[in-house]
Amino acid sequence: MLPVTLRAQQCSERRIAKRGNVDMNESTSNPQRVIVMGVSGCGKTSVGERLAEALEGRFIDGDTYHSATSVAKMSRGEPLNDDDRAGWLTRLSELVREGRDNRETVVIGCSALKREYRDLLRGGDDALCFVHLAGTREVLLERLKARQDHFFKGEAMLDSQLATLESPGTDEAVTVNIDASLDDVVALSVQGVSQRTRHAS
Ligand SMILES: Nc1ncnc2c1ncn2[C@@H]1O[C@H](COP(=O)(O)OP(=O)(O)OP(=O)(O)O)[C@@H](O)[C@H]1O
Ligand SMILES: O=C(O)[C@H](O)[C@@H](O)[C@H](O)[C@H](O)CO
Repeated sequence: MLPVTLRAQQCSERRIAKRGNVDMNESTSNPQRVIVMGVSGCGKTSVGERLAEALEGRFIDGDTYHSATSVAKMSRGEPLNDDDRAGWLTRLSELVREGRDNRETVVIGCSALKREYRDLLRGGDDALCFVHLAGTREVLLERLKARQDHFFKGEAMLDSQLATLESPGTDEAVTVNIDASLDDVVALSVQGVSQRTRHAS
């Protein structure tokens, strides 16, 4: 049996294998809260799940916290507005806070389109790290069209989200271009989060 301190140290070392052509040998020793953000179809769920795995944390799909009214609205192809998103963002910021208080690594997929939404989420943890998955309308539409069985409907909703999006600058987020393989997008996200965490500490 290893001494407790040594076991704890080993647990906190996150060794990540090389994936695609990006070296993922990053190690992060502190639990952290991460939001994977961007418009519909950018890959929040696909990338978020893999990022959480790489950081040895838990993934939460923010979409599962929308109210039934919001889901029904989106199913009819109607975009959400600030009022529709307010309660949802508050709930997600509570999950961020719980993760911080429990010293847990939590990765949440959430569109977080406006700065004021991100401010609300940061209320749960001022060290909250955002990874913005950014892509052209063309790539996004291609991905949405290829996807089945999802409540998101139509180009109009994508256009509304693109119009609403206030792209975060480097002060707020790590931005990763989604026009690459999933492996590479995940690897760049891991690298971005690790670098940001190192700079913040
Ligand atoms: N880098 C990638 N290369 C190819 N396909 C991808 C990539 N990333 C995601 N996809 C695919 O694109 C589609 C959209 O991804 P995903 O559902 O993860 O997006 P999302 O941001 O969670 O969407 P939403 O906000 O609408 O729930 C999925 O079918 C997914 O498999
Ligand atoms: O802020 C929003 O308008 C919503 O979060 C959307 O991004 C949905 O979750 C997504 O469109 C589902 O596909």
